[in-house]
Amino acid sequence: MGALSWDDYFMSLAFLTSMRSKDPSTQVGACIVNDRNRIIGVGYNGMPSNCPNDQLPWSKRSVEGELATKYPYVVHAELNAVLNKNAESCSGCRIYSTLFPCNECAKVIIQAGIKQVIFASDKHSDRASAKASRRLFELANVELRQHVPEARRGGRDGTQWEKAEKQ
Ligand SMILES: O=c1[nH]c(=O)n([C@H]2C[C@H](O)[C@@H](COP(=O)(O)O)O2)cc1CO
Ligand SMILES: [Zn+2]
Repeated sequence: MGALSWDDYFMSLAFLTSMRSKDPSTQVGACIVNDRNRIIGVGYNGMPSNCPNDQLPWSKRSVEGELATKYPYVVHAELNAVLNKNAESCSGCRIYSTLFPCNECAKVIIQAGIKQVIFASDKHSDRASAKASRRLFELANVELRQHVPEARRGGRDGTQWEKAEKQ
């Protein structure tokens, strides 16, 4: 078996990072890489630091309304990856994300100077947030590419991607 490609390696790292997430329905991981293939930052979706996790909800919906769901509180994986960066800047970098970024993450990605987005799952493509983010990326000339694991081209066991697509 040959060496892992950079794309498979960084997307695998994004999946590994996603496994730190406590979201019971969608674990997301992201990894920012520079043009020398050095890792600049990683992140996953989680509640903000210093907020006791057991005091915030993980539900998708609630009879009590939106404030009783995770959506107003959770920090997205891509935002965490940018905030956690260990380099001066993300300018000219690419980001690997296990899920296509929403519009709020698209704004952060564009403002951080990231030039390429490589994603695995596109399961929320029908949501307005995904449509808005496509529009922003197009206008800002950020390149989008869905990751096709080497396994799909024959060879490796790509079970983690199959799992992500089913999520
Ligand atoms: O860009 C993203 N990055 C990210 O981390 N997420 C997180 C927020 C939520 O915890 C989860 C989405 O939840 P759900 O699929 O249950 O609606 O994924 C969601 C998006 C966009 O959908
Ligand atoms: Zn987002």
